[in-house]
Amino acid sequence: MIGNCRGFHSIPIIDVQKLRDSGSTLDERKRVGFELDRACREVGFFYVRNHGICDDLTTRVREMSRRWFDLPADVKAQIALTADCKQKGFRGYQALGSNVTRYDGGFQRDWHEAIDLYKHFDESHPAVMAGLPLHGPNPWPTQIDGHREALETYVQECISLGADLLRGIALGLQLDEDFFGGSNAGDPFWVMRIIHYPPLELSAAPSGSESTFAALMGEEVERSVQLSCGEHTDYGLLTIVNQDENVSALQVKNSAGKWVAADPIPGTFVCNIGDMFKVWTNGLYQPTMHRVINISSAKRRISVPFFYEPNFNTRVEPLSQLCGSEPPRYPGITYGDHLQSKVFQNFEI
Ligand SMILES: N=C(N)NCCCC[C@H](N)C(=O)O
Ligand SMILES: O=C(O)CCC(=O)C(=O)O
Ligand SMILES: [Fe+2]
Repeated sequence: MIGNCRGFHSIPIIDVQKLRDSGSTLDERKRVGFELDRACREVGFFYVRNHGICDDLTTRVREMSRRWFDLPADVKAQIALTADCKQKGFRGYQALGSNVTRYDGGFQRDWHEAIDLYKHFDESHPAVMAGLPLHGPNPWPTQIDGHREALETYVQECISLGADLLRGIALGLQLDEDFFGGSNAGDPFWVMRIIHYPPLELSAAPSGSESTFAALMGEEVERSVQLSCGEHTDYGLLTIVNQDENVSALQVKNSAGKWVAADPIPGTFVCNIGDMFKVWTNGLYQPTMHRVINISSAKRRISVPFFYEPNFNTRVEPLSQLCGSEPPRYPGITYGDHLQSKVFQNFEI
């Protein structure tokens, strides 16, 4: 079952209506699961259509966030991630260049500003009182009327969509339909990033932006070239990306090292699988490298990825039914530990 064919050149679009419709039959859901399984094995990315989240909410979340990023720096700084972020659960606003992507020994500053939110815990929650890493209250943005409410509604919608997509993926893997419920990911330690990518200035370009763009679509990018978000895989289970409809910026790497654009398709979300799938499926599903480069237009870009993750304490181990006769290829890991090892490296502030 291993031996993924990942020389993809496009990203499949999957109609997930039968996963959302409470009147669907198991066979109908299995058919969607079969398509999701193929996309996860061959690409690691897919678009979902007929996903059931109202376009009006999806758009409102981006538009209100765009207005929030237009606020003066000192207002945005009211919810800034500061040097004590480790104690405060790494939630809040990060200015341009404070989020970094690491690569063998070095790091590069990502050219975006963002608000990071996670599953919310009140100050009085026992996990917060006990000082558990990454647990804490969210500093919700409140300056734009209705923004917080829209974000909170959107989180609930994404949790519901994510849970249904994971039921389909479980069927595609021939697991129990509820495998990703309960103590595995039934209480997801979700993350939401609200991101503003200003257009990159290619002043360092050797000869005009057209040739630089062509070079950037090739295999290697010079470290000196500023990226909107450096190449990475996502840390958890399933990412659901709500992106602006008029900017091309998200790119996905295939096995030949070529970048495939994950351009916006109205009415859909781009979804991708994270590191935990690699472990649970013993490598059958590999998280796909991706990055963001906003240079193809002079426009700025808003995107709001929602990360549906396992429970914080979930122990993730290769499933024996997916190992076959092979020994496990990956050691077991606790999701919260993996998340910490990543997030603690993400900031230079
Ligand atoms: N919670 C998640 N998955 N966040 C993904 C952020 C990716 C960007 C980060 N600079 C990095 O290098 O990973
Ligand atoms: O903005 C995007 O399209 C994706 C951002 C991303 O990959 C991430 O935040 O993990
Ligand atoms: Fe990502």
